[in-house]
Amino acid sequence: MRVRVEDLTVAYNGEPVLSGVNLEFRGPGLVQIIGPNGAGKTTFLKAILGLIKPARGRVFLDGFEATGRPEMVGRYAGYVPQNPSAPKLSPMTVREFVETSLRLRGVTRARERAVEVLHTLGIRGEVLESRLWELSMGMLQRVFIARAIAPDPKMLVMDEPLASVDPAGRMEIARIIAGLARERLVLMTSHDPSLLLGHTDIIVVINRDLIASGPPEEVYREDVLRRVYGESVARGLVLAGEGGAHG
Ligand SMILES: Nc1ncnc2c1ncn2[C@@H]1O[C@H](COP(=O)(O)OP(=O)(O)OP(=O)(O)O)[C@@H](O)[C@H]1O
Repeated sequence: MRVRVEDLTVAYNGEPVLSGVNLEFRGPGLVQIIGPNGAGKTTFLKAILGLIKPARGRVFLDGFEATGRPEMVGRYAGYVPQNPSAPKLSPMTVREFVETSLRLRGVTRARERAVEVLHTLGIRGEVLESRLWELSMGMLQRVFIARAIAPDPKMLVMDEPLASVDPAGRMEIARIIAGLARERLVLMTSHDPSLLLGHTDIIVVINRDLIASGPPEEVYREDVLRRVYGESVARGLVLAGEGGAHG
């Protein structure tokens, strides 16, 4: 799987949020996109997913133009949005949630496939028939990952999958992400890349512009991170990374 972004420029109400970003990723592997609040990380993911039409520039998936074409991107990518939440009154069970999304895609044996993919993420037994609103944030995040990978996409795009999850849940989700990235291209945003640093192929640092991109050993360094986070935060991130890189 290959993603190529050329001169990507996105503006909201005429105000540029991303300017002239050029990048290329190849999967399988894990790409972590980092940058401070408001840097444009979510915007970048949404532009790749065709959910935002850029003011300028193009997105190619395996050589095919996908700019602003979510229906085409849907064939390549599964998406886990930031802070997935269960609609408060949704009567759907975990199994139905994944199954329904497969049925909408015309997948046959949707029920069996839903149960199978939920099993691979450690969700089985009674939890399959729990209502979405009964789940912890960590479990809900896993269910959304299951829904995203159920059609077996070549690419998985996740917006801050480790946020809002307690430390034990975060370790579990990090382990799942590392496994998924062995088989497909995984793009994720993060405020704390340390937990998955040892499994990360490419770190992208953005702050409205592309600041740096490359393997962690080239990019996840104090001199690079200082340019967007300031000195003390950059040092803290690198130290945390040294702790997490072997995890
Ligand atoms: N639909 C929108 N309309 C107008 N402005 C928007 C819209 N979506 C995002 N923005 C603005 O664009 C900028 C980048 O937002 P974005 O959500 O991409 O950043 P981010 O790096 O993901 O931030 P965070 O780390 O806080 O999630 C922010 O200033 C945000 O307020």
